[in-house]
Amino acid sequence: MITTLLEDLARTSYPTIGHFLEEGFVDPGIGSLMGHVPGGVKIAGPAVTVRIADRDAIAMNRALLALRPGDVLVVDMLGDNRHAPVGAVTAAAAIAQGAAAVVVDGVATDVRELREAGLPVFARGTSCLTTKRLRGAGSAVNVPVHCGGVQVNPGNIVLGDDNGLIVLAPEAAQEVLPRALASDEAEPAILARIAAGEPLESILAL
Ligand SMILES: O=C([O-])CC(=O)C(=O)O
Ligand SMILES: [Mg+2]
Repeated sequence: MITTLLEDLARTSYPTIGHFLEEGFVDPGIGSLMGHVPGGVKIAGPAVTVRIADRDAIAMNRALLALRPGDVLVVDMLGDNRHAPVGAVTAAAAIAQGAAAVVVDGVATDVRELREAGLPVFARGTSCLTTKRLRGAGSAVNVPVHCGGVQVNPGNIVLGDDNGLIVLAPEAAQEVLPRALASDEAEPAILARIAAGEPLESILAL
């Protein structure tokens, strides 16, 4: 059921979802770090969440152990945009668990290795300063977190591409899906009419 929903969502153009909803859109300061990828970056998966307090790298390790194939790891750094919790080693472990992507409300590191590894990582930027092998009292795995102004509950669906990220409850994703697919289906005809030189007055809503 969830697999079919994810596959169907991945067939939509994610910006089309933005025609229909106002909630769930992650701050555009968080974007793909993958650079130019042929065909672009596109991910869809259920969220595993981690809240990281006080530069705590141990919490990230616990979150990595909670990942199952297809999951998207969503990391809330509680506003810390200096310490990177994700880099070459973290990405390799996430890939070993079969993760679909990592999203950080914060920064990441080892950007060249991340690109080589091919796991889509979304973040606010990069840093050489990383988290440390210590425990933060406020860290927690699979709790509701905040990512780019959006509350993310474990199991919420995370959609991401080169345009940005959307987080939806499965029910909300299911509801918007037919409208997004229908809109995507209608768009080529509109583009063809514009390309054919038809007067815009007859095409655009005024
Ligand atoms: O240790 C960290 O905080 C991040 C890192 O460099 C890695 O995952 O390789
Ligand atoms: Mg590293």
